[in-house]
Amino acid sequence: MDTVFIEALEVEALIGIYDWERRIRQPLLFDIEMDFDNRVPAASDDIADTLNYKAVSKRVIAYVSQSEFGLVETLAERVAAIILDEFGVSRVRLKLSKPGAVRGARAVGVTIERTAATL
Ligand SMILES: Nc1nc2c(c(=O)[nH]1)N=C([C@H](O)[C@@H](O)CO)CN2
Repeated sequence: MDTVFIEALEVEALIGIYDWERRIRQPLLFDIEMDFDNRVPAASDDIADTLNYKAVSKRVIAYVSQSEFGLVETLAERVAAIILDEFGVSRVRLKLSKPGAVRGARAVGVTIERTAATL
């Protein structure tokens, strides 16, 4: 299956379980890979036939910037659900990195893979 991807999308959010984290905003990085058949837009050369990575990026930025979760797991799950539900994606792989959260580590975080429910 082809994919459309978004690499290292940086968004600031209120996130974390500690008191000090509830008073600041921290940078988060999203790597997102979405299954999509790219042969259709390749044949038409029409943006309307694409899974538009700019539209997905703008939606993720809007959602994440106003979110206030404690865990990166919760935020990753909600963002994956938005991509599946609102953009008609059948499968999404998402890595959410929290840079600088742990001394000595470049980043920590989670990766998840979710598929759309089939009727
Ligand atoms: N699996 C997780 N572990 C931790 C999380 C998390 O969201 N998921 N969060 C924290 C703290 O908020 C940390 O990022 C602050 O340094 C600790 N462990």
